[in-house]
Amino acid sequence: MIEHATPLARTRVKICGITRPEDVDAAVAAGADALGFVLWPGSKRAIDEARLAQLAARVPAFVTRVGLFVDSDPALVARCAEHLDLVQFHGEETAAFCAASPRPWIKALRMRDGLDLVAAAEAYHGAQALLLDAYRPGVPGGTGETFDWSRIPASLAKPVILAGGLTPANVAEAIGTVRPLAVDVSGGVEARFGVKDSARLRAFLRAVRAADAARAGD
Ligand SMILES: O=C(O)c1ccccc1NCC(=O)[C@H](O)[C@H](O)COP(=O)(O)O
Repeated sequence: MIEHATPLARTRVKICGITRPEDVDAAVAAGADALGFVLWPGSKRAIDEARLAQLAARVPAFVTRVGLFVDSDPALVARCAEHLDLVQFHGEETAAFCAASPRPWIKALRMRDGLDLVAAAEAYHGAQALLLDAYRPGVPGGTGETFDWSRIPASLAKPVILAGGLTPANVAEAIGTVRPLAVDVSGGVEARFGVKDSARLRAFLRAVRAADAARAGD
């Protein structure tokens, strides 16, 4: 369980892999704090710049628009940044590369064997948070797989966004075990790749709120 300098009022929720206007609306209506747009063309959830502009314009104030990149050309990041509040680097980007981001940024780390999270948190000291995701060789993200949450140290220099295989059924346990700043989900709230399911979105948000309520009663 992570120690936070400031007690968290509630767990933030990021819904990733949004590709359709109706899914922007459904995620916002369900109570999402952040929406993720995949700008890496290799993903089955990828959108292009024109689509990003269209979707980002639908997002109301106080919901964070996150653009996800995998070892992308900085020129693409810069063009997309006009429509984004936060950049998510989900590849093998160095700390120096991330530091040149045109927007505040988070770094995704895939939990491969031997990853030293304490060292990574120091290396990526400019990050707003670390997004911890499952590791599957050759697949940069969106695997739908969990990892061993007990590998996350209690004390880390950066807030944690927990990702990887979260669903309405397991997110409460994940929050109780890790107590992250935020949880991130893609496949667990989908009907199929890139198409969110509004009932699953609502169920996911309900499960997060129930976990927060249980924690407040601790
Ligand atoms: O979602 C993708 O297709 C993707 C592709 C390449 C890099 C990252 C990708 N997704 C990143 C996310 O933030 C996902 O929400 C995260 O990997 C968790 O996905 P899931 O296990 O499906 O909930």
